[in-house]
This record gives sequence, C-alpha cells and structure tokens, in this order.
Amino acid sequence: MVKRRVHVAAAAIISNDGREVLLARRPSNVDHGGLWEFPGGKLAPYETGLEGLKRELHEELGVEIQRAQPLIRIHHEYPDKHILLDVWQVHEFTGEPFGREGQAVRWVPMKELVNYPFPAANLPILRAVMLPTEYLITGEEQDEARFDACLARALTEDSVRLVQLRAKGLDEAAYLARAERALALCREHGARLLLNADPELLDRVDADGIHLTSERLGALERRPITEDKWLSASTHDCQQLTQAARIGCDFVTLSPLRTTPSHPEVAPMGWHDFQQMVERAAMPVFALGGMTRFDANHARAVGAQGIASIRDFWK
Ligand SMILES: Nc1nc2c([nH]c(=O)n2[C@@H]2O[C@H](COP(=O)(O)OP(=O)(O)OP(=O)(O)O)[C@@H](O)[C@H]2O)c(=O)[nH]1
Ligand SMILES: [Mg+2]
Repeated sequence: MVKRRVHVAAAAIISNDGREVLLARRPSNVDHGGLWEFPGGKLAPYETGLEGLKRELHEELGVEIQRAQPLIRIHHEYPDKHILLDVWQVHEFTGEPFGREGQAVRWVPMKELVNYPFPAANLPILRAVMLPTEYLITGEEQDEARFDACLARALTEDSVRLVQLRAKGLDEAAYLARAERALALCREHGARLLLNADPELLDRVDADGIHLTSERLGALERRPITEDKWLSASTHDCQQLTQAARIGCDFVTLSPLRTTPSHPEVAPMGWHDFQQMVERAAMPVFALGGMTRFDANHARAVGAQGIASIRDFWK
C-alpha cells in the first residue's frame, strides 16, 4: 500500500503572559479521537502553511490570526499515512476562541501539558512550546564573582530563560560549587539550568537537566536521565542528530553555522545545509556558531527553535 502524504498546519496559541497554551480535543468519531491537539488541519492543495492555518483557525475556533511565526516542522509516520505537521506559534489574534465544531477547547498551563494525551507525532511540539528561543552557554571564566555578575546580567537584562553551564577548565568540586550558585540565580529568574557534565552530577545538583557533548552523546546507548529532566546534546551532522533522537534527547544544538573565533578550524555549514538537517531532526534545534539574537528570527524561519550563543550573552 502506498501511504498518503498529508500536510497539516497547526497552531501553538500561547497566552500573553506565556503561561498557557490553547488545546482542542478531537471529536471521538475521527482519527485520534478523544486525544488533545493543537488546533489546525489539512492544507488544501493551493494553500501555503500559513494560509491553511488561517483558514483552519477561523473554521475551528472563530479566531483571525494577526501574527504568527514558524515553531517546528515534524515528519511522522502513522500506520496509514506520512504526516507533515507544520506548527506555527501564534503571537496575535482577534476573536474569542471557542469550539465551532463542538469540540472542547481549553487554555492549559504549560506545566500541565505533559498530563494531556496527544497523538504520537506531538511530543516534539510539546518540547518546542516549552522552550524559549534563546539558549545561553556560559563563558569560560576564572573568577567566580565575575561569573556570577555575567550570569546575573544575562538573566536580568537579556531575559535569558535557558542556560547551559559549560566550564571545561574546572575540576569537579569547583564545577559543583559554581553549579549550585548558578542554579540559585536561575531559580530566582525563572530560568532553567542544564549541566554540561557527566549525567551523574544531576544526583548531586538538582539542576533542570543535562547537556551532552557530542562525545558523551556518541558513547550512550540510552537516555541517561529521567523524563522529568531536560536532555540536550551538541550535534554537528546528520549522524549525531540521529543518535540524539535514538537516545531520546529533548532538543539539540547544531553547529557551526558560521565560523567562530573559538573553532576557526571547523568549516561552517551555512543556512542551507543547516535547514536541510533541521527538517529531518524531529526535535527542536538551536542554531549555534556565530549566532546573535538578531539571527533568531531567521533561525525560526528555517525551522529552528532559535539560537544558542556564548558571546552574545556573556558580557
Ligand atoms: N490539527 C492537528 N492535527 C494533528 C495533530 N497531531 C497529529 O498527529 N495530527 C494529525 O493530523 C491530521 C490533521 O487532520 P484534521 O483532522 O485536523 O484535519 P482537518 O481539520 O482538515 O479535518 P477534516 O479532514 O476532517 O476536514 C490528523 O490525522 C491528526 O490526527 C495536532 O496537534 N493538531
Ligand atoms: Mg482539524
């Protein structure tokens, strides 16, 4: 049997305070009936993703989209069809959403999303909805007071909400001490902290997750930490992206997009190759390598979650 290919546009409509997302429940008599979903539906043959999304949200919820941005694209294989889920983050809309087709519609707090039953293709969407567009990687810093000042500045002035503690120069004791202080600072600002370290360190510091170097990623057979923590990894090619998916990473960085002073010897992949790899990644991808916040919109436009950077945030 030749499987149908179905292109679906769906919306992550996030409340103004960023705390809730709008879900709809699929009627019990259709495909994946009774499960929750991001509102949307199949594109007509003549429609672009955004055109289809506008039509579907009008039909299903009675709202008009004013401003939307790509969030993530997922290719998923169901037993009877290939599906491309083209998910948009809706920033502005008019009208009061309600279930025009009789379906239940509900604003759901981000923290409760994990308790809702979704179709199998949706896991990467949940991750993308919960992640910010910027991922700060801490700079190599000798002085602890300066480290604290740089991190505090990025959390307050740049409103960074996702931090990777990278400190290759520190021994374990010094790393743990820095991690405790970084965690306290991150908690104060509602930011998440991932340790770029041996996954076992999570038993000693109650951080939000682990970031794997590509070397650690390559050595793992399975996910090294529980599902309630975040797992990210550094990747540089398709093979590493596949490995990240295999062990159940929640998201990755993909680099180097541009040449950087820190890795002058590595050839940059550029936007075109980056986009091709992101399209197949099936999880949120942060562009890394010479990126600044001014690249975030472009990164989104080619399918990435956003940008990761040391230099743009570490001042
Ligand atoms: N809208 C939406 N569809 C999803 C999600 N996840 C997911 O696997 N799908 C699948 O994508 C397809 C979307 O089709 P749909 O039933 O919404 O299409 P539609 O609104 O055009 O309905 P219609 O074909 O009955 O007119 C379904 O097979 C559905 O199960 C999701 O989060 N939102
Ligand atoms: Mg629909």
